Amino acid sequence: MLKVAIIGASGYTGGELLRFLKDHEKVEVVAATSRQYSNTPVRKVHPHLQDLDLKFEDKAPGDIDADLVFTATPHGASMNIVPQLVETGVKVVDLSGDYRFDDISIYEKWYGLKHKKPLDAVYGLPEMYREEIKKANLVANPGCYPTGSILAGIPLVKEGLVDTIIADSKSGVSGAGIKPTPATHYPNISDNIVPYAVTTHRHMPEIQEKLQKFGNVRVSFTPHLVPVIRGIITTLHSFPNQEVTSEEIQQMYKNHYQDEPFVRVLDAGEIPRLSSVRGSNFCHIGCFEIDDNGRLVVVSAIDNIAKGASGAAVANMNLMCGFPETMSLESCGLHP
Ligand SMILES: NC(=O)C1=CN([C@@H]2O[C@H](COP(=O)(O)OP(=O)(O)OC[C@H]3O[C@@H](n4cnc5c(N)ncnc54)[C@H](OP(=O)(O)O)[C@@H]3O)[C@@H](O)[C@H]2O)C=CC1
Ligand SMILES: CC(=O)N[C@@H](CCC(=O)OP(=O)(O)O)C(=O)O
Repeated sequence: MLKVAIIGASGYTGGELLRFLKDHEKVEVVAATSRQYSNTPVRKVHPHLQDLDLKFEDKAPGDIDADLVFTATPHGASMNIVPQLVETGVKVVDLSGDYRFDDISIYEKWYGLKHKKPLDAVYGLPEMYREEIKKANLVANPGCYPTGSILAGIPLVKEGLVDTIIADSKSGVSGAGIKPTPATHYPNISDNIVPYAVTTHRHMPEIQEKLQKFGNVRVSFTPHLVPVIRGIITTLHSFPNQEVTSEEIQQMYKNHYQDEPFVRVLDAGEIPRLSSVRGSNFCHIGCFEIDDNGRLVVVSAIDNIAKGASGAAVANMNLMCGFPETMSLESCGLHP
């Protein structure tokens, strides 16, 4: 059995990692760390995990005996933890933004932080870097908004059909993590929709850096907080530089993603729904409508904590450790 530990296990992505790993045939979770809940049973914080016989421990990275560690910690914190783990030869999947950028100056500008220890990492989007992930010791798991936007954008950029993409995303509140804030306080978010970081969100440069691997493209990105718990809908607008039909675009997406285990391309005109992917590691991509001005609209749906974080992290672990990529991730969403 592969010995796995989770640092930051008391948070939302930590709980979701535990949910996915609970029934994984090849994995034993040997440690789940938390500073505030040390010695508390995991089920007291994650009440859906009643059968998990595990207590949180407040363990330093150096005291963890595992083959692979997930760091489900905030950006800025991961960079203090990951290097110690990597130095001891442990495989690491980091869920934060600390190791996602090729260009560290972009990270420092958009995160407003000085990076303490840049390391070589593979960007953990299997649809882009599956072969590299298989050989990696450190995988930087993608951000939630970037996962939905990049997957919706790749075929268009790769085929050279667009030079600008506008990603308009709506996220459930769990994307903001377990700690309450004024933005996530019930009277502020319930019955409301709130655009935020309208032109300044740190996921814009992540989306752009990764899409630019496929061709020259300029990205605009605006996130919105919506009163749902899980899920991200991304509406991607672009103006293709040649005349295309909805059906041709849909076929192009179908061809591109035909062998991908976690991407489902819907029929032209069919709109992806949050409920269809909730709790699952799937990304649904659909719509493909074109208006009279030549604007193409592609829509993607993911669960931010699953495909947007912990599901992707488990897929990355599977790839890094030679297990089938889909192991313990095959369940579909929860509609309605
Ligand atoms: N929520 C989401 O949808 C997504 C989140 N992510 C990223 O995943 C990471 C985790 O997110 P999420 O689970 O939502 O966050 P949460 O805030 O829910 O949980 C993070 C946990 O990390 C622990 N922690 C916080 N600071 C430190 C520190 N300095 N050292 C060690 N442990 C620390 C805390 O546990 P304790 O205080 O008990 O030690 C906390 O419960 C973040 O980097 C986030 O940006 C990525 C994609 C999607
Ligand atoms: C709804 C909400 O607040 N979402 C978070 C994104 C969570 C995430 O994936 O961010 P990282 O890049 O830090 O991992 C935000 O906008 O900050």
